[in-house]
Amino acid sequence: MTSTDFTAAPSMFIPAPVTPYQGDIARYWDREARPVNLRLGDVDGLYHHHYGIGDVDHAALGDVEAGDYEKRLIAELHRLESAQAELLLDHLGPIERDDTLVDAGCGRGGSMVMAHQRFGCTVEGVTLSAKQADFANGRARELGIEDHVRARVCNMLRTPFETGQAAASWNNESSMYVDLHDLFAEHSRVLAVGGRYVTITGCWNPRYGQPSKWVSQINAHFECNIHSRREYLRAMADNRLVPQAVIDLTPATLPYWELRATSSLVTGIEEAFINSYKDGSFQYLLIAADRV
Ligand SMILES: C[S@@+](CC[C@H](N)C(=O)[O-])C[C@H]1O[C@@H](n2cnc3c(N)ncnc32)[C@H](O)[C@@H]1O
Ligand SMILES: CC(C)=CCC/C(C)=C/COP(=O)(O)OP(=O)(O)O
Ligand SMILES: [Mg+2]
Repeated sequence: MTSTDFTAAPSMFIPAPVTPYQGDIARYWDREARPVNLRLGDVDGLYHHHYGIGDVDHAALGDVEAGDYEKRLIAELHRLESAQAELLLDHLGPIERDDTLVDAGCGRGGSMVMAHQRFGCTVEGVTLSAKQADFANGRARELGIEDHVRARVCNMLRTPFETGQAAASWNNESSMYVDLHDLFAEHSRVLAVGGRYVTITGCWNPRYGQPSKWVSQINAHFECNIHSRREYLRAMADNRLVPQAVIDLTPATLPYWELRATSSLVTGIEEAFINSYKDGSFQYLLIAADRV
């Protein structure tokens, strides 16, 4: 497969971003075309904007001197990123074919496609970026699943979904762009009572004291605002979301970063992730919560 340009396909509707900051974020993702994302997505057509988890398969990687090593390295990084999305889906609970799931901050839609392929259900995604929404909808059309997988240009804090419509919803590395109280209020509204919310996110560790210089560097790199672990738990408690699992994925994501740091696709942010995970100032966390 090759990277596909879906700019010809119009997104469903394009409302103006609500704040100047959201306008910046929309532009950021409209312009994003990093090889570390597109070349990994080209491996099997699942395009992710999140990081990987799990041990590196050194047998699959093979000899560094081999001619096809770079290709194998890209496939391995992509496998680890898809494993991350599989873990998120594992925590959604039992999902039926006639259920609707909401992907808040859906990027190019890789997780949405995986969710539909696993559960056969409808998946509604929102992103601020028209380019991303068009890309995700183009992929859904290519796969013939456009009647079940749809991305819209929309603010995740004010979605068009009906109250109680979703059996489950998630944020996969997209909650660092919004106020958590506003975010969880919207998930809580959209989720059915008994529904499941899952996030995988990077958060700063209150035990470190304040965001470290590495965390500040990650914020500047992505124009985001990483929250603390405490802030997640408080904002959930304030919005009828009761955590059922809190999993520290930091040890599981380090092999991905250490492998990525050796590749030709480095972006310059690898050192900040590795150092902040190692000095304990930053954690990669999965939180699964029930809407009560
Ligand atoms: C790092 S990407 C993650 C994409 C996707 N969840 C994945 O795992 O591939 C962050 C995403 O959050 C979206 N985003 C940030 N702020 C948003 C907002 N207020 N409303 C909707 N989407 C937002 C961006 O447009 C982008 O698609
Ligand atoms: C865990 C944290 C703090 C994530 C910040 C949000 C973010 C930009 C995720 C990865 O996107 P990407 O896949 O586009 O980034 P990259 O180009 O670095 O792979
Ligand atoms: Mg990436």
